[in-house]
Amino acid sequence: MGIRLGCIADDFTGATDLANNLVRAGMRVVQTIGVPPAGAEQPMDADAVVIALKSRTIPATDAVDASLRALAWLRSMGAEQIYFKYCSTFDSTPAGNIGPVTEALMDALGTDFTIATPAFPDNGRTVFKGHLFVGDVLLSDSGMRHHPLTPMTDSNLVSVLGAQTTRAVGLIDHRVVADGAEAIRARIDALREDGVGMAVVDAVSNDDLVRLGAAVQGLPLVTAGSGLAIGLPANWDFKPSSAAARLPQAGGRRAIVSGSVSVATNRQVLQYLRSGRPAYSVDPLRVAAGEDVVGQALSFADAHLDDGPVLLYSTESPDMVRTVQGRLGAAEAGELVEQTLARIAEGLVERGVRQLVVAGGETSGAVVQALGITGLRIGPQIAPGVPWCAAPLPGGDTLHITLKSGNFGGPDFFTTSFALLDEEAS
Ligand SMILES: Nc1ncnc2c1ncn2[C@@H]1O[C@H](COP(=O)(O)OP(=O)(O)OP(=O)(O)O)[C@@H](O)[C@H]1O
Ligand SMILES: O=C(O)[C@@H](O)C(=O)CO
Repeated sequence: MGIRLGCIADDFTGATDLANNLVRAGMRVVQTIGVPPAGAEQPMDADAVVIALKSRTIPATDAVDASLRALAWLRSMGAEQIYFKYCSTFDSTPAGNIGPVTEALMDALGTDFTIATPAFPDNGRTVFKGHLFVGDVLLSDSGMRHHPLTPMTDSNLVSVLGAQTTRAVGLIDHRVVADGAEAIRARIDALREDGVGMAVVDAVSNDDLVRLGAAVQGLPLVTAGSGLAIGLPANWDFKPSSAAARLPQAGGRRAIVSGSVSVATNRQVLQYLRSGRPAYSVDPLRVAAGEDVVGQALSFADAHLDDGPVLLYSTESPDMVRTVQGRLGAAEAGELVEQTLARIAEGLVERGVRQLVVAGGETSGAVVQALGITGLRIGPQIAPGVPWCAAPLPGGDTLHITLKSGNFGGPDFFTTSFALLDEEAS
């Protein structure tokens, strides 16, 4: 039998976030890093496969190509429904990539309609009258307006998505969602008759997502943040479970690599610094000037790794990031920092780090690729949307790794994450 759900995630932290919600809803999930090579289509012991791409901020045509390759692979595995996962803050630019990728997937699947909802209430992302809220404020008033790669300055998702696609975009509002799956299906039929191809769906609670999940049973394609995963597995009779969340026992040294510049990560770094634990700041301007920052960071790690977790970070305030971008260019600065942190992560693993926290989606993509990781097993949840994972390293050892989305986790995330592994071991 093939897999039930085939998922395409546009970044690596987002992929583990989705896999985490599917596992908690009772599915057995395999997460792959990139599209598995041709010939790897043997039956899998999994109900869902999440393919992690790094396609959120690349040119739209490249994102479409990668997503279509992922789709072809998932279909060859028998996937009954496709889930395109993007960020709960709808990270994109007027050029995409959410609209173009969605359209290409619709064309390839021969479907004329899909839904779009980034809602993830457990992490404070809610959609009301088509407007996305982050906690108590509109998306455009949240820290996302300063995002280095995808600044979000419009909270009206119907217009944000409309700017990225040639299809008509509609809305399924909260009153319809509150009336249940039948009402949502009736609204979908009406929108379809009006020639609407994509509908933003309101959701302010997990109950809304459960109703929506039931309503979209049988749609070839759904597009969403990870929240919809709360409501979908029940369509195949899966029941919430914690059984799938056990990992092998963790060992080795501990480190944190943070290239996220989000508000939540800034708080986490600050809290870590205030606790007096060892931390090394990676300065992009020194890297650009040709200094051996990787070597210096690893010498710092050598001096401290035996005493507990070491933090290596480029995390800075929006003002500082803007200054760096002004000197180096936004994309160039991003790439430079990602590659620097990836090389630091490689050096840490060479030094025996086997428990690694990585903060930031783009950063996680660069780190996981540099470490040669091809798949992840999903373990226990540290914070909503962030599980520990286990990955086989090319040399045969197991690395415990968590990929933290920029805005997820409480201020003490960097310390509570390791405490959870200690608890699991006891
Ligand atoms: N000090 C810095 N100056 C300029 N750019 C930076 C700096 N630190 C990190 N960056 C870049 O900013 C980008 C941050 O993106 P990343 O996805 O890793 O984190 P995030 O956006 O906070 O998290 P998420 O995407 O999970 O919400 C990366 O490209 C990173 O290399
Ligand atoms: O949906 C989210 O917010 C996260 O999974 C994510 O994609 C951040 O990069």
